[in-house]
Amino acid sequence: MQTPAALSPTLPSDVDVAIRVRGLETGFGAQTIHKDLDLDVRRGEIIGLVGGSGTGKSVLLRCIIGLETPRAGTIEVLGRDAATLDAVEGRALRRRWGVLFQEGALFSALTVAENIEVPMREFLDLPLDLMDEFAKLKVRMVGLPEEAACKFPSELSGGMRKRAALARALALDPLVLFLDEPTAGLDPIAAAAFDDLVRVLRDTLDLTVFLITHDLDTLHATCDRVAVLSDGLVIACGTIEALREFDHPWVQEYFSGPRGRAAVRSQRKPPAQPTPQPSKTEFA
Ligand SMILES: Nc1ncnc2c1ncn2[C@@H]1O[C@H](COP(=O)(O)OP(=O)(O)OP(=O)(O)O)[C@@H](O)[C@H]1O
Repeated sequence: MQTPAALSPTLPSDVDVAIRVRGLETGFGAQTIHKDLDLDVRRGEIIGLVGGSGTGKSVLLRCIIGLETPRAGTIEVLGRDAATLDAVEGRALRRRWGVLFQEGALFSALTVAENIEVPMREFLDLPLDLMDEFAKLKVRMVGLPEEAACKFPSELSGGMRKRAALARALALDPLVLFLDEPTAGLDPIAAAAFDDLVRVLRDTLDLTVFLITHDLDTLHATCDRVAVLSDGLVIACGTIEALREFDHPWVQEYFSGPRGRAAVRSQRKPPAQPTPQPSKTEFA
């Protein structure tokens, strides 16, 4: 099927990209997951990655952040290909992104502040009291009360845990934020509040956000463009409006089926409590 130019997964060479994937091939044993996959993510955009279950969304994310080794192809993040970097350069690059994994994955034996300090301990050499101060700033930044810093994950609601995990992903002031199913398991109000927070953070901190989700409301509420993964590659990437015009069975079913139409109709309302607007200087 021919992809229209407006839905090409690659962008013109003069566009400032944060992530560039070319000719990616991945697999496990006899199973091929991606084959000749290309994708560009513009600096400063929120891009959503969708696709049927098992199409390889998480594997793609894991390749981009270096947790899986591709069989072929190149991946550049912020203009650097981690595969060509030495250990010191690779570490410097890894510092520039934050990741919120599917399950949130906070350490249950650590408080929220201690969780946020884990990447600080790994990458920065800071005195403890300064790390505590930074951790509190991150807690406030994601709209949690400062008291949440000394709580354990089990003492928080699901929505608060997601925010705490987001605070940890932001610990090192990343340029790129990877979110894997960030609203999974949240009620619609908490999910809408989280969507709102992601947009506010992107706008405030000039982040590039790479977001995997099955949540159509999240796609509508947050994403500038959406990339569709099918048959091992990105078959289309563009605005939801443009994708709705794309004559592909899965894309049509996804965006123009009953749930897709409902998401358009019900565009989630912002939360009753406004999300705190973090200032850039607060996190400088
Ligand atoms: N470490 C691994 N070893 C072997 N197979 C794997 C591994 N990780 C993922 N896979 C396989 O790769 C395929 C893609 O998995 P992935 O988790 O990326 O799918 P997904 O699109 O994120 O799915 P979902 O939407 O259900 O989360 C699946 O068939 C999965 O079983």
